Amino acid sequence: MYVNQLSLQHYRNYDTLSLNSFGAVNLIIGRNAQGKTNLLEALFVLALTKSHRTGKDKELLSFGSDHAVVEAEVEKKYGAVRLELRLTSQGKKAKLNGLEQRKLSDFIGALNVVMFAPEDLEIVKGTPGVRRRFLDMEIGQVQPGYLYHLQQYQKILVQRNNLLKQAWGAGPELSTMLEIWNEQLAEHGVKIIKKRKQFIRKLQKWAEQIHEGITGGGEKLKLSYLPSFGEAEEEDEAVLLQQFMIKLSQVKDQEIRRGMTLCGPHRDDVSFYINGNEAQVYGSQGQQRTTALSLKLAEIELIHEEIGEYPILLLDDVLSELDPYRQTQLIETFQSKVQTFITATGIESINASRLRDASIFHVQDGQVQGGAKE
Ligand SMILES: Nc1ncnc2c1ncn2[C@@H]1O[C@H](COP(=O)(O)OP(=O)(O)OP(=O)(O)O)[C@@H](O)[C@H]1O
Repeated sequence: MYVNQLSLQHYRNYDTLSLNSFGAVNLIIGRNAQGKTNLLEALFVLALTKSHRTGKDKELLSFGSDHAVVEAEVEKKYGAVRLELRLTSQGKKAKLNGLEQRKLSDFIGALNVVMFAPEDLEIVKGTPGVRRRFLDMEIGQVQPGYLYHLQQYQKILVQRNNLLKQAWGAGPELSTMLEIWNEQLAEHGVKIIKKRKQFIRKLQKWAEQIHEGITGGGEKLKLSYLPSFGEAEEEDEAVLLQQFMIKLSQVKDQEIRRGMTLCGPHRDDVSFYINGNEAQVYGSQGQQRTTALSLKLAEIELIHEEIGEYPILLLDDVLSELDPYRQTQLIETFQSKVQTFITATGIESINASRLRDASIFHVQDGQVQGGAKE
């Protein structure tokens, strides 16, 4: 897919902006704090209806504004699609080709993006919550049904936790209530677990190959799903359901004591191994960064495999962090098949000579100039 045109209204430090001279590679150049990331973020928000760097939509509205609009025309295999997302402090509304979508999950996936930003290092280094968010965002993008189960699961989890908090010393009616919640929790929970395991299995195939390429064959990357019950390889829904119910009955007393749900996909994690050693514990900063990069590049191939089209790639401030060999590997990987948006503080910090058909945009204080091919 290919973004032909992008307009912003009252989005962060952009009052109004309309750009339409995008190329296959787009370099967004500017000093710090001028609005480069904001531009990539707007594309990310249009794809996923959420920012990659804040959970608070209000922060996306320009200071003093009560709404923001992001619009784009995206060329896809079967024709052009117009996307519009309107954000207000009360909520958001999405339109596809002028038609308002009843559910945001019907809108997510019209534009697919893969973003690689400095904070992605946290996927390897950070807490399990960061890795679960990574899985949820990426799976949700290609399988909107996943988001439905995730939302239902989260709602049930809150209610079940509330019940557990009041449960200490309660009578037999508690067990009946808990059993009802258990069934609902497990019903949606196993769908999430199954999709995550499938995603990890498919991502592994691409990530291993890409990581080997980036490291000149020196490193073997392995991904492993760490479930809070059962075997990592088990993907059969009926088996997972049974295991989940058994685990819930095993931890019941402990859950009542602690007032929280102790097993399920909200407690799962993923581990990354380089040549058999856990990257989070033993990996150098460079190895962890390369692992995150391999995962992101693998995602590009996975999305292509799932939907038959390449997503757009957003590289925020990361090219200059890579050594020239890794930069070249990265550029060669996306060049000619993936439309790419790259931010940098200066053109000299990136290996621009490797880039073909690049459009250059200069950003200063929420104003954008350029778009000429160089
Ligand atoms: N809601 C908002 N309304 C208006 N301006 C905002 C809002 N949120 C952030 N900004 C402004 O946007 C600018 C930061 O933009 P951005 O994060 O895109 O920087 P950048 O050009 O990517 O810089 P760097 O190279 O440092 O990463 C800051 O000047 C900040 O004050």
